[in-house]
Amino acid sequence: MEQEKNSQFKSRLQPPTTNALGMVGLNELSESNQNARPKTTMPPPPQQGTKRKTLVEQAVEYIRPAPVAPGSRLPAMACKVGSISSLSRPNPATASSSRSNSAASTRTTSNSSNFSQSLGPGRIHGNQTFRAGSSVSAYQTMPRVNKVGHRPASSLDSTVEDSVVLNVGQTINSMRQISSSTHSTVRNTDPSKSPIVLPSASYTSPKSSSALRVVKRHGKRVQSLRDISISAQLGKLSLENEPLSRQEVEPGESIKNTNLLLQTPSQIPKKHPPSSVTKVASSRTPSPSKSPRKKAPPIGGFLTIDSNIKCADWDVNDRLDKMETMYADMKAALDGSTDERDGLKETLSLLKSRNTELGMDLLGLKRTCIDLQKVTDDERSQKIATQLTLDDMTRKSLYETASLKQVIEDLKRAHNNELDDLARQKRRDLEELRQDNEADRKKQERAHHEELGLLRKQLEGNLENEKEQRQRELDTLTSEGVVKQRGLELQLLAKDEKIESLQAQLEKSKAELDVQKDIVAKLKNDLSESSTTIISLESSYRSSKARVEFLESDNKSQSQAFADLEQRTQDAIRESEEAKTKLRAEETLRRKLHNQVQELKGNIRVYCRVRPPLETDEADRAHIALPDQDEDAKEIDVLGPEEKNSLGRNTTKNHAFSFDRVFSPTAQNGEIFDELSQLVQSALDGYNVCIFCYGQTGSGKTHTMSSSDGMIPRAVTQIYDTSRTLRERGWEYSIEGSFVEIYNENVNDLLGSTEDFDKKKHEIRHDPVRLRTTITDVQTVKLDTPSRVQQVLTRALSNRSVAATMANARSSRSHSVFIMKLSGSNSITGEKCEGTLNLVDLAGSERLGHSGATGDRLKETQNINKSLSCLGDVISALNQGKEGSHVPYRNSKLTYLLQYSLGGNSKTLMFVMISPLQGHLSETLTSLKFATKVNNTQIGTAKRSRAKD
Ligand SMILES: Nc1ncnc2c1ncn2[C@@H]1O[C@H](COP(=O)(O)OP(=O)(O)OP(=O)(O)O)[C@@H](O)[C@H]1O
Repeated sequence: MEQEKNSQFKSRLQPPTTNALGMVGLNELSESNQNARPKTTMPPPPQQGTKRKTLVEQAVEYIRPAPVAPGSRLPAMACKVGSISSLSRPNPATASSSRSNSAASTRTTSNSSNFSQSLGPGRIHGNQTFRAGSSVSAYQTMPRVNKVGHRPASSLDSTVEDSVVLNVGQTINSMRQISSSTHSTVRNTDPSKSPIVLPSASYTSPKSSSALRVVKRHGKRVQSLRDISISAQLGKLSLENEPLSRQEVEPGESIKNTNLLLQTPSQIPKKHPPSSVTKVASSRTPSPSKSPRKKAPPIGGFLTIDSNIKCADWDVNDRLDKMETMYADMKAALDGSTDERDGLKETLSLLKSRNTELGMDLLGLKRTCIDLQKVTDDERSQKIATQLTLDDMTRKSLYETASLKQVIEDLKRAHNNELDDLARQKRRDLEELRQDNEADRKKQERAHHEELGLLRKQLEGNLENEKEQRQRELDTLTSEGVVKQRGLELQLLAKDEKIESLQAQLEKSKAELDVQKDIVAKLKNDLSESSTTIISLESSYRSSKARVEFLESDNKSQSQAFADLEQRTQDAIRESEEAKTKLRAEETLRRKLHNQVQELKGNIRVYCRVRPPLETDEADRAHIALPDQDEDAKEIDVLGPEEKNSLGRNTTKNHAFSFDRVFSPTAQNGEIFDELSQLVQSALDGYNVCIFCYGQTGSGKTHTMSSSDGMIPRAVTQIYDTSRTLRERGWEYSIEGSFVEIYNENVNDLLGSTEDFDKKKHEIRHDPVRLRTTITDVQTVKLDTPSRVQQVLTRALSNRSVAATMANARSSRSHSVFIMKLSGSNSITGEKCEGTLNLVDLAGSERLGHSGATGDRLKETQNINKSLSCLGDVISALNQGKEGSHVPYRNSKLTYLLQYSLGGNSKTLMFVMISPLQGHLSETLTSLKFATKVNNTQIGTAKRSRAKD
């Protein structure tokens, strides 16, 4: 263990390195010393400006009592040893003798240096500290290093300044060197180097180093100081008195501050009172006058081997003088050294006493150390014992664990074996059991099969018996069911028949009941009638009885009265016949007169009707006025649109029109028909009548003509009523009707199929003899009753609306013509007549050409305009009134169809329908102008001259 610790200590020391010159670097050397203990424990560097203490003060300070606790480090002792070692003379003999000392003393000495390097703060060092030899070996390396080369003089200064440690070594070395030179025992192996060049050289011979170690080890060989050259030592001392930083050594800190090594023996602190120390210090310090150092010859003045070589060249006298001078100097120095020796003796005595004290302390410490060592040994032995015990226990436990494991393994193995045996046994048992079971099962199966066979046979027998029995029962039940079913069916049939017969009886009873009811009602009626008859018969019987009684009483006078009565009756009949003949003649006259009246009124008449404004009309109303509204209005004034006159003023023109009749917006269809009925009568009288409705779209044409109370239904009603009346006068009428439209100059049958519209060609044919017009392939309906007329109107309007979906707004873009042919004959007079009533709803008269219509609309417009224009031309031609002159009926289908209803004996009535809205004003004025033109075509009637607009 000691070796281990020593190696540890060695490892903690950094080996010194060499620089390029093979010398130990100063800093590194210092660092190697520092490696002896942690840096943290290094004392702080000397502060500049701090008052430097003298060596004596430092020694006193150092020796200042510091309590040494047991187990703590021993700085004072180490310091003292170090201080002593620093003063020791490197005596080879001493060194060698010291090497031959006992092991114990050697160990103690080595411990001193080791102690200064290896003790750490607070650490308790026992024997180990004293045994450590690493510091010794480290310390011994220094001379070997220095042996490699001499340190140059220049490095000395820096060494002194830089490292106190180096100063110690240098001081010791210089002392050894001086000593060597004094005794002419310089062992410089390098002859090239001057042995006297370095006053404080760092050169250290191995032997001097050994001497120094011896000094260090023993510390008591102060007598070696006698070997020191006093002059050199004094010179050295003067040099060493150069500024040295004071370094405090803390208690417990190792002796690293080697400045103490620079202290002279007089500076070594003592335990004596300060006065004595001061005395020693003062006695140690040589006076300037006595100090040989100031008068010491230059080092270069010493004799060397080389100087002997040149001796022949020297002046002998001069040399003698010099030697005498040197001798004197030496003598003076010797005197001074004598004083010094006294001081040193005192110091020695002091040191001895100190040494004794220190020895005592050392003994105490050794004891303490021994005690501590004992304690440590005890603890160690205890620890070892404990460790051994622990090891034993561990071994035991391991052994036990192993044995337990082994036991467990054995148990496991045994258990597994048992388990395997059991499993095998179990398998064998199971196999046996299975075989037994299998045998049992087979046996039971066989038994079961046999049993099953028996049971099956038994069951099959039972089943057969049961089956037969059930079959018999089923047959019985079936036969019974069939019988029952037949009975039930028969009953059902009987019941059905019974129900039917009952129902027939019920029906019969109901019918009989109804008959009986009717009979009863009739009988009641007959009874009431019979009662009435009886009553009247009774009254007549009474009157007859009274008359009979009267007649019986005046038979003759009654016979005369009867003859008179007979005569008067004959007279009355004759007068009646005469009256009827007269009436027929008057009817003929009436017709003639009516026709004359109509002709007087004009064969072409124009009525104007203003449509009332509708709820949907939002536009402004036009200024339309009827000046003679109170009477039978014939005039109408329309305020025209705003226009600019020649002066640039806005003016509105009043347009006044006059017609055969003007109907206000409040006029109803019945009022209008009163004016129209005379023309219907003309149609019955055998004239062709044509009634137009002309006007723009929405002006009320259809409303006037075809509505439920329009002109067509009213005309038909009138015709029926009149024909019934005329029947008394011998006239029988047949009425036929057809309804056509002219669209795009095509005639379509509105009572036919809509599929034939615009496809089927209907030709218009005229009978110039009879002045009758017929259209081929159009349906002609006998209008027996007014309801029949209504059916015709409905169908025509329906077809028109269906066609309207195919051709947009067809009703407004086509002319519809309702044709009624009225044929009358008088069986009494033998007269016959054929009249035609044409009720025409013209297409919208608005000028669509200005709107730029194209395609079908353009074609429609062109055809409408053409037909209306042709109508105007026809009327204009008729206006000229010359018989036999050309009238352009053929220019349009409309005029061609109405050829025999326009002109001649025909009666024409045109309704001009106008809208009350301002927006339609332009069309209104156009329509009124066209109507005025027609109105002026009044053939045979006195034209009423009226101021025109
Ligand atoms: N005198 C009136 N009193 C009440 N309503 C009227 C009258 N005249 C026309 N109307 C109404 O005005 C609307 C347009 O009338 P109508 O259809 O008869 O015009 P129209 O000239 O025949 O038009 P279109 O040329 O398109 O057939 C209808 O709803 C109709 O009932």
